[in-house]
Amino acid sequence: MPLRRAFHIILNPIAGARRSALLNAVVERLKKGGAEVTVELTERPGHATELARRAAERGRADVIVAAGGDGTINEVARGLLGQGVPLAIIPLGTANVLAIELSLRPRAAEIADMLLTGPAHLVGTGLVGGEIFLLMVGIGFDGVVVHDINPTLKKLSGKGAFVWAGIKAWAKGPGHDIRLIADGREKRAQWAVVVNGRYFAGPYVLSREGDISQPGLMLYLFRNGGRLALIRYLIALGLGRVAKLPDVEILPVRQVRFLEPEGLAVEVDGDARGALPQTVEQGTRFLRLVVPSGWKA
Ligand SMILES: Nc1ncnc2c1ncn2[C@@H]1O[C@H](COP(=O)(O)OP(=O)(O)OP(=O)(O)O)[C@@H](O)[C@H]1O
Repeated sequence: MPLRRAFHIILNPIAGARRSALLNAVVERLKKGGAEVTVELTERPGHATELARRAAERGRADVIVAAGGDGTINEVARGLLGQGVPLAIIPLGTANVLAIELSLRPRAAEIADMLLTGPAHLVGTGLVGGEIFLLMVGIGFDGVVVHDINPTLKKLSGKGAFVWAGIKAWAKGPGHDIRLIADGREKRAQWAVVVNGRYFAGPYVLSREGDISQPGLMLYLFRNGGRLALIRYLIALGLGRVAKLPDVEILPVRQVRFLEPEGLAVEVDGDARGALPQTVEQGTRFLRLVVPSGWKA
């Protein structure tokens, strides 16, 4: 069982719930356990990647910890790929999908135990536009929602900002006539999601067979673009029954080229990230991720 001593935490001070009490309680427990803890704050989007790379190169930490939401974790992971030091998380975001994948609850004792003694697993990654992702890439409805989030509303109401942006995207018409090539086969859909693990947008099971510890991406193609169809999709997602819907095509994929409509919004690991055209593919590199002891996907 590893016993880690030196922790370098990269903290996004504006992430979601800004649970500073949780962060402080985790740091306190680490220090009580005899660990040395340094905390560095991000100053802008993308900064966590630079900070993580530099911290890994300095070589003083046994683990680099991303404290924030899934977007911050994604940025830290990008800085650590190919470096020996593992990544761990303190989930402080709005949705915290990776924490849900790891069955990690927002409890200081659980998080501190994981950081001190949790094993480091190799986790498969995906690539989007040449950059890694850990959880999902959404094209169409969720991309539009994430791009439309009002930062002030997000600060005030967290998930409420997503609900409001979702209602607006639904009212405008959620269909997007997407044309894509999945492993050489041309397909069409109104909404598309590529998922690396099991969960989507929170504790909602999209891919029942999804396993973040194994390489492999699943493509979900939602074929109907109507408002009622979207409600049906979201209810099925809430119940973990998307796979039962006759108008959703699900296939394992190695590479998907999303071609049209040009300019359609893309979200990656819960953050706005550009627009179509975009290529999503199976990554060839693995990330060393600290997981709770006894965790099994
Ligand atoms: N100091 C900063 N100022 C402004 N933006 C930042 C800063 N540090 C990081 N960011 C950006 O904040 C965005 C949101 O962060 P993050 O995803 O961690 O939180 P969240 O959106 O609340 O959580 P979740 O993804 O779990 O919903 C990221 O895209 C990141 O690039």
